[in-house]
Amino acid sequence: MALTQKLILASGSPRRVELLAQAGIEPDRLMPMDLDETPKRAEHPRSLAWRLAEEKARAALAASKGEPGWDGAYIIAADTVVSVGRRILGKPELVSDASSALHLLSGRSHRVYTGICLITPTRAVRQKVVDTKVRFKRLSTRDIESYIASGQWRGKAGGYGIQGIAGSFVVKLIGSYTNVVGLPLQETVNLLSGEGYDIHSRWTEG
Ligand SMILES: Cc1cn([C@H]2C[C@H](O)[C@@H](COP(=O)(O)OP(=O)(O)OP(=O)(O)O)O2)c(=O)[nH]c1=O
Repeated sequence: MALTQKLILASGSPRRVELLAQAGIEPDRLMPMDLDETPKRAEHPRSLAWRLAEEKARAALAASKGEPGWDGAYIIAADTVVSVGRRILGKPELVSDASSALHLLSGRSHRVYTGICLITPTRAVRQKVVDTKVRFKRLSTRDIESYIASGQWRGKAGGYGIQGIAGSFVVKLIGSYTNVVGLPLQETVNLLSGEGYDIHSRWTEG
């Protein structure tokens, strides 16, 4: 009975699929939502993560509306934002932007905010933002150049992926590690369970 519940992950991020799989959850459908992720003027990083997660989830709701079999599905979306103070780093596309981001992160602390938004089968909207404080060691010019050459910064907020080489830059991390990778697992599982999604039946052997 419980496993007739359907879950839509409104994301195109392979990291989010892997993180959910780690928690024993396999979405029934992936719906990447292509939105304008430009921050509003003076928008706080926390507000941006909150807003974009909600926009992604609502866009998936609108896109799946009326489709047979998907009307009562759970919909989950997330957005990860990296900031140094109030400065939002974005997802660099150019080498020059990735290099500036890494120079900025070098030898200091920054914050990673991930907004999660869950739309329930009754269409209630549940949201939260989780933040993690991360401190990088001082990066040498060689560190930055070689990291840029690895390509691991592409498509990632703040121009780095903690799950790869950049994990070796981390001096200190306070909060959720999975939040930095793109989806805070404890909070996501809590949100889903709290809304009646049967997590435990998915934790089977094999
Ligand atoms: C900081 C950091 C970010 N990231 C990734 C997670 C997210 O995929 C990305 C942040 O961009 P997002 O806009 O949150 O997500 P996305 O565009 O990749 O995917 P979608 O909107 O379809 O869900 O950065 C890492 O993989 N590792 C890290 O250490």
